[in-house]
Amino acid sequence: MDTTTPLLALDDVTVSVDDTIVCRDITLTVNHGENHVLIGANGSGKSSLLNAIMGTGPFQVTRGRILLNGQDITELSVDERARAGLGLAVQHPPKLHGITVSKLAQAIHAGDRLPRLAEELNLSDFLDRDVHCGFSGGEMRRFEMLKLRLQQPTMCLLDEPESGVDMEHVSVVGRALADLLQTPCPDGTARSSLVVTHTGFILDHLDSPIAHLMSGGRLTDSGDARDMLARVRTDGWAA
Ligand SMILES: Nc1ncnc2c1ncn2[C@@H]1O[C@H](COP(=O)(O)OP(=O)(O)OP(=O)(O)O)[C@@H](O)[C@H]1O
Repeated sequence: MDTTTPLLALDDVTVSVDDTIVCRDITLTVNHGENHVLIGANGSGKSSLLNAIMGTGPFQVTRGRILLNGQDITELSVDERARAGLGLAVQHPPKLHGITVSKLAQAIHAGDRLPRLAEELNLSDFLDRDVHCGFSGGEMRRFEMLKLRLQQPTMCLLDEPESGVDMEHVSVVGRALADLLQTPCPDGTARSSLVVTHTGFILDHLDSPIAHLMSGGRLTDSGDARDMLARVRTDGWAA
């Protein structure tokens, strides 16, 4: 595997829902082993961008290209993107009536890893429950993290993984993400992440995170994540 090619590259990407542009002119490179976070005000386009990368929801890439390991994935289906190494922990997951956690784990070839990983995320009692049916907000976030742990994507996308999660479980989710990111891929290459965060709690579990500020659908600034969050906390989004 050529690790000099970026793992994920967004090349001048514009994303639309029907006729409305929700992200524009996005150019972003995530190299192997790098951790990036997206921050920005409500409605600035963070979730739309993650969904457009994964190919989920009504989000259409109407200009530009998305490359994974140098392969143009812009027109691929969600399944094909998942097989190519992308995974997304979504913010508003659908309820999967009739599909239990165990069944879903089997479908993604989790083998015998489910009990240990479910225990790690305090979800051992959820194995026979239908996915996301009746789950609390924090339980949904923990399940989305479990899904990523089982799926083991090379490029991990997470939309507000700590949102609505209690203080103790934020650490549990954070450690699970750190474990996943620190486990090399079967070909020996390092995994990478792109994480939407409002609180910044997840930064404690990411190595050298780089932040990108979204505003009005555009990326308007990039830099050290801790510095940028500290600046925004003091001076607001216009900082
Ligand atoms: N399905 C949709 N139909 C129409 N507009 C949409 C749709 N999904 C998102 N939008 C609009 O796109 C814009 C960006 O939304 P998005 O959810 O990406 O923002 P966000 O930065 O993730 O916000 P938050 O921090 O509140 O989660 C918003 O103005 C939103 O109303």
